Amino acid sequence: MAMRITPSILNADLADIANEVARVPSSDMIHFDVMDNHFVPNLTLGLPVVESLKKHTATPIDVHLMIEDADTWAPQYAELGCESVTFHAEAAKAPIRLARELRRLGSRAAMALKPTTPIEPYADIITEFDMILLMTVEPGFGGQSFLDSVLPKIRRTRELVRKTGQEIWIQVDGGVSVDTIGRAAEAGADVFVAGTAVYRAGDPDAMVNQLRDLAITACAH
Ligand SMILES: O=C(CO)[C@@H](O)[C@H](O)COP(=O)(O)O
Ligand SMILES: [Fe+2]
Repeated sequence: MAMRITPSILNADLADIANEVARVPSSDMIHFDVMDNHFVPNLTLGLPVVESLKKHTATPIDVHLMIEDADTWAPQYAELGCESVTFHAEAAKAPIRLARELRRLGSRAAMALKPTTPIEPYADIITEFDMILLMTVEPGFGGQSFLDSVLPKIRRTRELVRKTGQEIWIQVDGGVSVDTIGRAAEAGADVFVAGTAVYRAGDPDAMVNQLRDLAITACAH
């Protein structure tokens, strides 16, 4: 199974995003956290910044929308050419219609679940998605501790994905580091967001490669 690393720019120098992205050329995608101060108690960046960043990087952009009105806003990120657009199950009014709209616009469609939101109610619709994001912290802030309580849900989601026979990525986001990535990979995750671990490292690009190697090793066991 391929293992993908997507650094979160939330922990980078937000006044210098294009250069911060250029510091991690080994990344498979760049994770862009959009927060609206309603769905989560924090406010970050939005469409105009993504639009500008797109002109500075060829690395695929993995947008994580932590916003209330996902049905209205998510398609606009796909229209900008974002390769992957993730909305929260807790925020979307019509997740199936929204996923189909994102795919129609040429983006990968992804749905995120907070740590205490179960996967089982979505079991019959996971084939509508290219990726399921299982939050391993409460969304809203970088630098929090990885929640081991999410590991059983990662295992259950991997089993559901296996039964579909389709390639649906399982992403984890929050507290992913050299100490925790192995547990997440062993449980079945294959896409790893890392903010603090990458951007607080002395050599962020070396950290991207180290994290990927650790995930590959853990998955092989
Ligand atoms: O979506 C979020 C937080 O809500 C994440 O993408 C964080 O930005 C990841 O940061 P670390 O936990 O890796 O520091
Ligand atoms: Fe995120």
